[in-house]
Amino acid sequence: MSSAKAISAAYKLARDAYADLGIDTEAAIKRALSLPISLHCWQADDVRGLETPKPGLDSGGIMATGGYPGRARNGDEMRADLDLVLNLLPGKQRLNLHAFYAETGAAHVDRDEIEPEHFARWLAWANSRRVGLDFNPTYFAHPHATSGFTLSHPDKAIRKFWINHAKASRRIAQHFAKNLGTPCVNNHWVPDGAKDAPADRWAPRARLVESYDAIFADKSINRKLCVDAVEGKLFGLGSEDYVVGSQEFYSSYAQSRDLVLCLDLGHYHPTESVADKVSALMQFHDRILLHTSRPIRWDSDHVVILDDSTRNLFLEIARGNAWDRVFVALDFFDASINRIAAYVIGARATRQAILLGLLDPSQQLREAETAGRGHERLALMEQAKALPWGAVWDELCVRDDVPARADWLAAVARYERDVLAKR
Ligand SMILES: C[C@H](O)[C@H](O)[C@@H](O)C(=O)CO
Ligand SMILES: [Mn+2]
Repeated sequence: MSSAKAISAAYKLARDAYADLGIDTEAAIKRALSLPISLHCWQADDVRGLETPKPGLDSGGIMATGGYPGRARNGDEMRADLDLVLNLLPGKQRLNLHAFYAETGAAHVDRDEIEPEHFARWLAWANSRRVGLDFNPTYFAHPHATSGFTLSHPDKAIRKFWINHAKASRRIAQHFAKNLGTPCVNNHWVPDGAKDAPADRWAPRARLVESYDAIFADKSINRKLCVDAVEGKLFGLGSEDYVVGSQEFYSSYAQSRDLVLCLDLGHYHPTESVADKVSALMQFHDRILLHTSRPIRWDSDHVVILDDSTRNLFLEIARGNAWDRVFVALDFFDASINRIAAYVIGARATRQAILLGLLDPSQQLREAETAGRGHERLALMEQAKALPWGAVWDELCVRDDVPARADWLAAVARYERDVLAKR
């Protein structure tokens, strides 16, 4: 166990080291704790959903791999797991629900008919834990998604089904926002695309625009309560050649319709830098939603770690002082390791990257660059990596009354023995 005394002593040294560079660690800790991170509910059950009957994930788009024991099998188990996760994380969290986590009991309620009442148990849980809710229509794992097309489907009736699902999702998001007193980000991602070169890349994109326009035309939705976001990608499982909702599609669509654009760290070519995109896109987009994820060779949704792409992403947010213009959400699903630990590792790494952004000596770097001292800029950037940020992080954990360092592992081991192993 790490002693609070040792952490405090190390923090004082770190605080002084940062102060020498004009960085206020107290302010950084405060801000890093206050930025909400939306925890994705789907890590708890390997993206299976709670519908009656269970849909399975065979319609393409995404997939969790691995068979580690202890997967949550129902809403109560998911919420119990999330309770432990919340206890082990510093800072403010939200919960990000997908529509197919509706709890409808024995009744089958199709996606176009879901209502706020089907999420009553999630809402009660969020209320009692004082966490905000975010939402996502689920356009995958459904018989109407097996062809690889949903909102851009050539069949009008199938498009209509998904349009109605999206409209229902917006009503539910608005209901959450009203009840919890905090806006609900409702993120739209469709798996639409083709495995191999389609003859017509135009018509599905035209249909996707038409479908979204029908969805967002619903004037009963207050856009301040239901904050719609749209998420593109370069390729997916079963859409290796053609993704209808590509980056260019959604960037233009979001900007022209005043929606939030979602950037997922796993959705680009491995050599593309999402961090670099931020300052370009945010010249035109007011707000963006960031999905932290970790692609290994492809969109593999590995657990987020403090790697260069996560660090650089939040460095860019810091350097552009864009903290008030971003929503942060996790998006990974690894079924090969303890799922509670997966949450804790990924959420902590994301918040560590936020803290690192806040501890960046941005001003000195800019001054050196402006003065033409490129060598000094580079040297300071390198030096910043060696600053004692870990001591600031430990202090942040102590202040928020959660285990510092890897001390949380003991609670995960206990829960695995007492709860997960019995599932
Ligand atoms: C389950 C999520 O909606 C999904 O992961 C989406 O955000 C995505 O990134 C799909 O590749
Ligand atoms: Mn995503």
